[in-house]
Amino acid sequence: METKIIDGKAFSEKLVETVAVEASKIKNAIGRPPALAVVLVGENSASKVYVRNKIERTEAAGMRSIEHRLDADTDQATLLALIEEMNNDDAVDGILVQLPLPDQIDEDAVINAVAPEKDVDGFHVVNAGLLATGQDSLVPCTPYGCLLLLRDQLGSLSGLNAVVVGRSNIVGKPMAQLLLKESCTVTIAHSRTKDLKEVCARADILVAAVGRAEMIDGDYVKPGATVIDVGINRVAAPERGEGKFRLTGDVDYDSAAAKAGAITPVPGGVGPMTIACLLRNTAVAAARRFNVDIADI
Ligand SMILES: Nc1nc(=O)c2c([nH]1)NC[C@@H]1CN(c3ccc(C(=O)N[C@@H](CCC(=O)O)C(=O)O)cc3)C=[N+]21
Repeated sequence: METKIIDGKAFSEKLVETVAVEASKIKNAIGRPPALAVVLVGENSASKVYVRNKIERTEAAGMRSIEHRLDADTDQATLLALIEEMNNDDAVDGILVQLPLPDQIDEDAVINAVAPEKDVDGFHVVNAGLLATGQDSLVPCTPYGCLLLLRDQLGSLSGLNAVVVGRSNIVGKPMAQLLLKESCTVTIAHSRTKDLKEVCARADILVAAVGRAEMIDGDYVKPGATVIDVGINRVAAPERGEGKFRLTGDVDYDSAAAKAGAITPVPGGVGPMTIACLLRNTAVAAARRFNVDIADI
């Protein structure tokens, strides 16, 4: 059987178009487009790609993009003061503080300082709790993007065995909550899981979010399974020349694709969906704050 390569880039472009339609409804209702603020503390190469793509896409969706760049040695009080200012600024609908933060800053304190209704990452304890109890919340972008791809690929997910490898607050845990809500039988596996290969090889849906380049190979994949690769790792690519890098996932693509029914590539899979869902969340946050009726997106 032919393996379907799930085109997250194409799907994300359609989603951004849908978001743009809703963003223009919001603009008509409140007199300005939805606005998304991103805070960067220090520089790292992964964030550069992310922020560049985010700015481009936000504008493509007809929304306003705001960037705050702070020095790597910024103290926590300064960052919290900026967040407070944006919480109180009616012209800001979504706030994203890029992670990881430098060591002098307590990440949980920062995440929980963002007003939950502007928390477009969905990381605030209130949004995590709302998701876990099945109430309306802002849902973390990467897991939501994965869910949209899975629904598009499989239709109903009800009753399927889903294994999420990785237990982070950013991906693993919210991904498991979303799959549970779809009536999957969900296992959260991680680096200490006994017989990880066998556990994974029972999965109809396998989500890899371990943060280890190409760890999940074909031996972990049940024939015909749908494999979602959340990893984005930069690895050396000497075949491209000295000092060159390439992006690769947590899945060993060739061996996994040989067994999977469908699989997301890296790049061009989950990554672009994350950004599209960030825009989606910004539109949803703006609509909820100002009571504008928009379509379910
Ligand atoms: N608070 C917070 N929220 C985040 O969502 C967050 C974060 N911090 N810190 C950094 C990571 C990283 N991240 C990416 C999202 C999309 C691509 C993406 O679009 N990748 C393209 C590759 C693009 C290219 O190579 O040009 C792809 O996979 O096809 C990459 C990385 C979000 N993050």
